[in-house]
Amino acid sequence: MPDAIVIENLVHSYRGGEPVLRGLDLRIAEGEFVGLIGLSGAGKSTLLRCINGLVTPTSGRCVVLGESVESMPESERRLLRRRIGMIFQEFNLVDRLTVLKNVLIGRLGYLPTLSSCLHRFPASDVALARECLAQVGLESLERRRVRDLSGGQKQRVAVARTIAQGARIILADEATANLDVLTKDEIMDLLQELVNKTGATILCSMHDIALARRYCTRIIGLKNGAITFDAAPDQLSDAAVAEVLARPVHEAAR
Ligand SMILES: Nc1ncnc2c1ncn2[C@@H]1O[C@H](COP(=O)(O)OP(=O)(O)OP(=O)(O)O)[C@@H](O)[C@H]1O
Repeated sequence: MPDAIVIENLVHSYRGGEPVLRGLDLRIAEGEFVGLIGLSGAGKSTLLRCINGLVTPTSGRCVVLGESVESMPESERRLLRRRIGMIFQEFNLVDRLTVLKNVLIGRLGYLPTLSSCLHRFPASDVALARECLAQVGLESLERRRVRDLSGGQKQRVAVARTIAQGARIILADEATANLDVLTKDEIMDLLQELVNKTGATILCSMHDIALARRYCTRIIGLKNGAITFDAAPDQLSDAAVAEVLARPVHEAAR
């Protein structure tokens, strides 16, 4: 499979502080379902943000779908972001808008500027958004305002928006953290189905090791800004988990 994401010697420090990412090298092929595990503060969100160009790394580079993110102008980054779906722990939806409108937001990047500003979507986009809602089992709620949904339903809307967007890469940042055990499984099932159906690539930061073991085809452990584990889930022994999740020595001493 061709590479979806290539990361070369990626280093990032916020405002000249200690590096949060310390020279990461990583290749992720199209269609992989990768779980990114690590302690809080290990750098998982920062890595995801470098990949979609929201954070510009201090040095090194991210090549996403064949394009080098750091060297492209913001206008091109916006085009690239059309092909990168983001799913967040806090859902990142527009609460006052309806379910259907939130899914249509996934199409905004494809509209001419004026239509985009006015949220004027062609009928084909509306039909597509309805299909995406059906895929996540929410077709009966299209007129409901997002603020009136449960957490699991909100995350389904976020997945539907990503499908409507036609994302080739999905970056999920703790997407199941706020959900109960059954709902976590439902969201992971939807993501797995998406990978199987469309060949999309998923990179998913997560604290739930059991969930990562069950759904991911590959697990990457990040510790203090460096990759310390990278293998198939059946290689992730309890000892390997303990090693990835051990506090770095300088912090443990505090
Ligand atoms: N905008 C920012 N400005 C300054 N420091 C930041 C910023 N964002 C993150 N950091 C710091 O960078 C480090 C890595 O944070 P990051 O959010 O990438 O970790 P994480 O592994 O995603 O953690 P979590 O599992 O809690 O989400 C932390 O020490 C954090 O405080």
